[in-house]
Amino acid sequence: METPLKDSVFDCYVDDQGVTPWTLSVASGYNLLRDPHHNKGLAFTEKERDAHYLRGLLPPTVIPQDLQVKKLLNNLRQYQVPLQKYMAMMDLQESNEKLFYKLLIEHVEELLPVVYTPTVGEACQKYGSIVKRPQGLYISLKEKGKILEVLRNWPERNIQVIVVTDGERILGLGDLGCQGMGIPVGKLSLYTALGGVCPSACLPVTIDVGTNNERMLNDEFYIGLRQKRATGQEYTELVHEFMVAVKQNYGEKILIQFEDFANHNAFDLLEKYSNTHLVFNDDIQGTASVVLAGVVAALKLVGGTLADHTFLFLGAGEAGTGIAELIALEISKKTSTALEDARKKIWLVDSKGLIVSSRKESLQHFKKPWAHEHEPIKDLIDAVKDIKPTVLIGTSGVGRTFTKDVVEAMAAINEKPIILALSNPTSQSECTAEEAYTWTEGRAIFASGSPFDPVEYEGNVFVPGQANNAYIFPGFGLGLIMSGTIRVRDDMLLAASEALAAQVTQENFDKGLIYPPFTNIRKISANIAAKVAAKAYELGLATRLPQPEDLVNHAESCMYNPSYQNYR
Ligand SMILES: NC(=O)C1=CN([C@@H]2O[C@H](COP(=O)(O)OP(=O)(O)OC[C@H]3O[C@@H](n4cnc5c(N)ncnc54)[C@H](OP(=O)(O)O)[C@@H]3O)[C@@H](O)[C@H]2O)C=CC1
Ligand SMILES: CC(=O)C(=O)O
Ligand SMILES: [Mg+2]
Repeated sequence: METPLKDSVFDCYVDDQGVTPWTLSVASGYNLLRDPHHNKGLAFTEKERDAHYLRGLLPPTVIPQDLQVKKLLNNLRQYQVPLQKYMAMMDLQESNEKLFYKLLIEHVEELLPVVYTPTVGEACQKYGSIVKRPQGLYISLKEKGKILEVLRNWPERNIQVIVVTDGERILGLGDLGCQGMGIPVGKLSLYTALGGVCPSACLPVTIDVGTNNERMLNDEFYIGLRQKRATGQEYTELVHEFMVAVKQNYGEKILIQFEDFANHNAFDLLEKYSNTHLVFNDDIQGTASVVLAGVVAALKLVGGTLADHTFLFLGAGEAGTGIAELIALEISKKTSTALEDARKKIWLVDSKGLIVSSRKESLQHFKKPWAHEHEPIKDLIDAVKDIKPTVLIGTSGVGRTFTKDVVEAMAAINEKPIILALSNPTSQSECTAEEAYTWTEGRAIFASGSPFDPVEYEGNVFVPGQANNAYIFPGFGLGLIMSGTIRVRDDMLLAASEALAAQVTQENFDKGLIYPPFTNIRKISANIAAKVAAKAYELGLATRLPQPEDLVNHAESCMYNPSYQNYR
């Protein structure tokens, strides 16, 4: 066998001494085609092919970006398996960023379920097997003491938003450890596609402190630390080092979005850092804002004010108590009643039954405000019959928990029951759209966390909405970033919620929808961003001065444009 030459010109000859990896700083020729930020594939013009040493590296045809989009969409539609579509989209993101975003933006309704829930859930479960090139930044216990250096390894300097997870509660799929990375990657691609934040300003991060998921630990392709989760001081110190390093490296105005942490850490982290950092927990706060918007919009269909309604949640964790608290805050503001009184119209059921005062001592702190005076009730169906809610919200992470009995009981109590099955992905949805419409004889106002197709029932077509925080966080984040806001406040969540509810048109209502379609999401995000920024200026928390006169226009003008640029 031939021994590779020590000083070979061919990089593929590797010897034991190691080599220094280096690249050109100005991409041209072959490197340009492999640089995802600048690659245009067959769309490079004749002039660009001459100027950038591309002659011969591409076949002779030159095609416009629109035709590339059409071709890719045709290709994607050939795949029967959603995960194949996901992998094709990730390949595209890694090879031609602008084309990825143009495709996603122009076909958002079709592709959101591919890059986001439900497919991203399956992608995380199989992440170790499917990912070809690592995306995002991995910070594990091995990096303790070196997190600032790790941040500096990231190639982009002007980071404005970080989505970080520790992988312990990935959608309703539980602890997926390091493979939770699919979530920050997916959320940040929505920051760009839906909210117009520049991709180079986005940093996905996974903090790996181990996993308690035996399946992951025994999977030979698992990519994370093979150990049980670190907890207590070891956990707190690593996260703290990360939080300090982030601010040191990127400054006061860096937005950190916590995503899919387990509730035993999520509430504490949010509280701990909300007065020192620009932090936001999407599962607690973004979800709250989107659900409040949907319920407020639904009032147009069912009548009454928010305070006239009675809410029952299945699931009293981050999403459930987060939503409950924002609804109570809105009721208290609108009716000038005390928050404690506003909370009395809201009930929550957890895995042990209805949350009532006799359970107070043993409840986690975030559940205590919801421990109202009432006899204990074990089952959801009995809680529905007793509490008689007008709005039923599923945030349990457990599929098929809105059984026929439960949905029929809602239909017996209400002319138009509002039923929101928020748990993701589709397998964990509390009920399907078809079940909701069929079991209520077409009377339900239904939305779900993951998308369902329209349902035909007795000759009528019902279009279910998607109650997902994806409506809020991209525009919310854009509003914070464009105004240089330094802290998040509840009033900003209320402003975002109001902005979203205001985007639901009569045409949407006529179809029974309580959310506008995602097709118009960039316009929706611009409106949300404007309202959030306006609130930040009003509260004196915005640092980008002077305040632009037309904030909607300003938001739109800040948005990332996925069309190719001409190269000199
Ligand atoms: N649509 C959207 O935009 C969003 C959807 N979600 C989804 O919501 C779900 C929950 O997320 P999150 O709140 O963060 O999770 P948490 O783990 O914080 O909360 C889950 C809650 O559900 C309760 N629960 C679990 N099993 C049952 C059961 N069989 N019956 C009754 N209650 C049960 C738990 O009870 P106990 O406390 O007793 O353990 C807990 O209170 C996930 O599927 C997630 O994907 C989350 C955020 C946004
Ligand atoms: C949508 C989302 O954030 C979740 O399911 O966790
Ligand atoms: Mg989440």
